[in-house]
Amino acid sequence: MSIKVDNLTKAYGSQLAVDGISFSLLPGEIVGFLGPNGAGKSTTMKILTGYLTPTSGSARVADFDVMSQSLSARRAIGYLPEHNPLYLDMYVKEFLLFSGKLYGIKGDKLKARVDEMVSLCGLEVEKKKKIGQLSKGYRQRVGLAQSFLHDPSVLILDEPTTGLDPNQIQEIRELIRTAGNNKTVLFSTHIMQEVEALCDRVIIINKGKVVNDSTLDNLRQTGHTLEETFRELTR
Ligand SMILES: Nc1ncnc2c1ncn2[C@@H]1O[C@H](COP(=O)(O)OP(=O)(O)OP(=O)(O)O)[C@@H](O)[C@H]1O
Repeated sequence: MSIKVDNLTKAYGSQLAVDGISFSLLPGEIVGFLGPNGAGKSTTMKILTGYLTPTSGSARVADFDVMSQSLSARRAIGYLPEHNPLYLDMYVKEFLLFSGKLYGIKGDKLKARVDEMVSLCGLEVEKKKKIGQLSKGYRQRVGLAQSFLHDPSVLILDEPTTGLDPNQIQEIRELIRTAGNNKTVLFSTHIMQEVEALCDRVIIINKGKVVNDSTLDNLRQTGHTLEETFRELTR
């Protein structure tokens, strides 16, 4: 399994944000992670990527336990957090070179990898700008380039297309499809068409619990659209 979550819970004080969820992703699967605002998607992703510790339960990424083998798990993960925090005063290439060094990539290999990511993510024309001067869509590309740099086997992308115009959404989607080829991808979104365009499978959570985990083919056979299913299960 590329991702395996077992009976995971996370409490913030008395609030159970994640309430005993279990799911797994096979290598190469692209899975949409849906749920209404506050359902627990980001919290789950933060646990998978080692930013938060769970209250109970376990999670494994690339067969590494995210708690006891955190470093190995994190090496296998490319993570785009919600709101995509970046160093706005850094130049695009400077930031990617800096990020690559943090991943332990060095010398000519680092330069080649950064150039490859600049090209893959369509950053060629903007690469000499400061990140703070970029549009939201281009900042998103920088965040994605950073998450792909160390060639991780698992991508965890928290709302990668939120706030982008329709053209940018299409381009970022294409990028996820290209870069996600042969990778396991778990991404959250509120855009149903995005899931239909990109995913093999969808996991819907509501109030911290998994309320649906099925392939899109199976969902279609129910005769309901994804949106209808979502609304029915998350009311
Ligand atoms: N640091 C925190 N302290 C206290 N409560 C938190 C914290 N982070 C998240 N929560 C709460 O946990 C619940 C789940 O939040 P989370 O961000 O995981 O939801 P989400 O599904 O990602 O939502 P959205 O779609 O709005 O991004 C929410 O009620 C939220 O207010």
